[in-house]
Amino acid sequence: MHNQRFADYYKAQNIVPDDEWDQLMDAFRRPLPTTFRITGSRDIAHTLGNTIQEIYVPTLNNLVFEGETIPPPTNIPWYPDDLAWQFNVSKKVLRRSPEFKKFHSFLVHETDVGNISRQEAVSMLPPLFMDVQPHHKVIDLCAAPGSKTAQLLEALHADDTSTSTSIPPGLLIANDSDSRRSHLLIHQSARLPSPAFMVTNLDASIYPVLKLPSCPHDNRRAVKKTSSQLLFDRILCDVPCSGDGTLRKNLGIWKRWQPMDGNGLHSLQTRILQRAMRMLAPDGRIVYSTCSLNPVENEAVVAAALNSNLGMFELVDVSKQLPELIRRSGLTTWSPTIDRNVNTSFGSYDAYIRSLPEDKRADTKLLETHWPPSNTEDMYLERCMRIYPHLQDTGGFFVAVFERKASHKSSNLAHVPKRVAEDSDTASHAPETKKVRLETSTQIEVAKDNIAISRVDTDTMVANPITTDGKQETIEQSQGQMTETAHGNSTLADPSFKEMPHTFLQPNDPALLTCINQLNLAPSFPSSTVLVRNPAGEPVRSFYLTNSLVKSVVQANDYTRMRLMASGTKVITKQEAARGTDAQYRVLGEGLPVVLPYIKPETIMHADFGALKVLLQSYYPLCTSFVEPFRSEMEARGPGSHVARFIAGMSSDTTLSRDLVLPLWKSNVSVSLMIDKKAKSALSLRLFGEDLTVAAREQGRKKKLAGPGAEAATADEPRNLEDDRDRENDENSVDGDAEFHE
Ligand SMILES: C[S@@+](CC[C@H](N)C(=O)[O-])C[C@H]1O[C@@H](n2cnc3c(N)ncnc32)[C@H](O)[C@@H]1O
Repeated sequence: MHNQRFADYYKAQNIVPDDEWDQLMDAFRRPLPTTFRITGSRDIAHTLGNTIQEIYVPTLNNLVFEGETIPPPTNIPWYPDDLAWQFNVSKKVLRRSPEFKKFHSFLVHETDVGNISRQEAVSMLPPLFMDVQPHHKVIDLCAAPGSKTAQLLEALHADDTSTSTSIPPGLLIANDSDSRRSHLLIHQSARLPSPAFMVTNLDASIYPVLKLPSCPHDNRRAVKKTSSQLLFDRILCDVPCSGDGTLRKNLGIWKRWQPMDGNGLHSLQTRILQRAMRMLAPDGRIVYSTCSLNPVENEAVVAAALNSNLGMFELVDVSKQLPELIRRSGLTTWSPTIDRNVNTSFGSYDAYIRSLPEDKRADTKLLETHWPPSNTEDMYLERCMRIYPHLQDTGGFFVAVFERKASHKSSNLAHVPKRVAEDSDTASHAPETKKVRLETSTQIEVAKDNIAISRVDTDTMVANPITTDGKQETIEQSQGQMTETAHGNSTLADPSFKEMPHTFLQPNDPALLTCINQLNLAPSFPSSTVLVRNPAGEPVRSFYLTNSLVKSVVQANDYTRMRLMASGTKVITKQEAARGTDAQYRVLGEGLPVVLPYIKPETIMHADFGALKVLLQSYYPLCTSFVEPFRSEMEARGPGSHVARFIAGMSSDTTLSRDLVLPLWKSNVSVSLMIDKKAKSALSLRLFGEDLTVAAREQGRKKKLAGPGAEAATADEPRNLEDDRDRENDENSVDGDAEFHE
């Protein structure tokens, strides 16, 4: 494992002192520990953390395997509340040690149901520096496959309890320019269903201005008739990068790495960060991160973005945050290479340009911003964080945190003199002005559709929140447009976008009223924020729930221009009934925590562990299989959707530390637990120490029939972690967070 160019390039950058170089390279050659994070609301997370600490760690402590002492899993010291873990054992140990096999099986099942996320330790860092609160408007600009999005969503949902999801007042937009990967975001987020969540599929460097009605809930005519730009309190730019910080697990990088990789990404990275700066609320915060060591993708991007908004933003000193995290300061000088041979001899862009024949100068792909600017000392680049593998046995990573300077915080930039905006846009340091112009023209295009553009000049469009004074657009007109948008505008901004529109139902929609009645939902159920996914707004099958802010954003913006893939979370579905009988609505398993606070308490049945065991052990147990009083209660209920609360406590074979609320479906004589197979297995394993489910028994039977050779293919067997890594390399982000198994 050696790449001479890598060594030459990074030695030239002085990323570590000479006497640390060998330690750095040795660390890069060692396998990366397996790391994971306990997800979900604090309550569940702590229960699971205790299970690991009190049940698994003692069995893995002082483990000797083939004469060697195996280290047990340990907490990642800097991660808050002991919710992140790491262990470093070989495949052989994982396969053959019964104790580790059991631990791995537990991890696989909990990952399947979303309680655990396998994530590289360093990849957990950026969200921790964002300090997201439930009321924040947050955007994750390069979000797929979504491990950091999940952390942001958890922070937005800090008020959730173990059984019910809060409806935070803020929102999180997860965006990715790759549509296949955007679908991953929807899939991932199903693990933490949120009415405050949206997914878009856009190029972050030209992310359009999103409009927000100033008074979304007030329809009075007298209310000020304005609309404003949606500005974000927190923005994550976890940009595409060369990914050489992931060398420890993406072993192919050793062979393919070449020094120009980062040069080619610098411009896109800078434009994404610049775009984020334009979208930031006055008191907001941006976190910029890469899993690359290359200063051209890191400090050079930070410097270029600061210079293109001269004097408006500053790097935040976060050295006191996460005190146990060992980090190095950002570089204040670096030497870009001009070719594959690691020629870093040009001290400045000017010197490089002068070295080229005159007729070749226009062809160069290198920009002035690849080099350190002359004003680096004013930027405090040392406030950026560099994480190296030898410091605490992780991958390599880079994080920078930005806020507006105090002098630019108090207003919404409306007071920024126009001259400053012009200067900053045309600053000599700005990379690729052609692309910046593209950004501007896109925004104007958005504005043309949304507001009267004639009186908005390009500078204010870019730098300021959009406002109209009502003379040119009345609130009724604006709402007219919203309704049209919500019901599938015939003049779509991007007709090539094939996703279904997001159409809000009227609270008195007959189907919605039937559903509320059938499910016995309280009057407080937020029926005004229920949407369906079809152009006509027909309540055909599934109901999604959003919060009011998401509703405002959906209604105020053309969904095709936003390339809006998802908004809110699916909570209820219609179960077609036999001819002549009414369709039945049922709460989805993943939607139950969201709907639970609105289900009238008297509707919820109380049940015990015995009933739960029966429900896990067969698909459709007869009502007569249960003991009293659950049996009579179940028999007395009509067919359809029901909810059972399994009360915390102890039985002879298990302990439930917190109440568990689960959806049931009753047909005439039998009952079924309405959660998927994987969730059932995880629950069974967590509660009863073994997988009692039908699926597991069937799998066991098949395994027996197939003979001993088939063993390795069963779901409960520890997978080959090498295979996991291969998959990560192929499918996931360059910083490669992944499942424990496929
Ligand atoms: C480093 S990965 C992000 C990893 C992600 N934040 C996570 O933690 O799971 C970079 C992502 O940026 C996306 N991307 C690339 N160019 C983009 C662009 N111009 N706009 C938005 N996303 C982009 C890629 O598809 C990729 O998913």
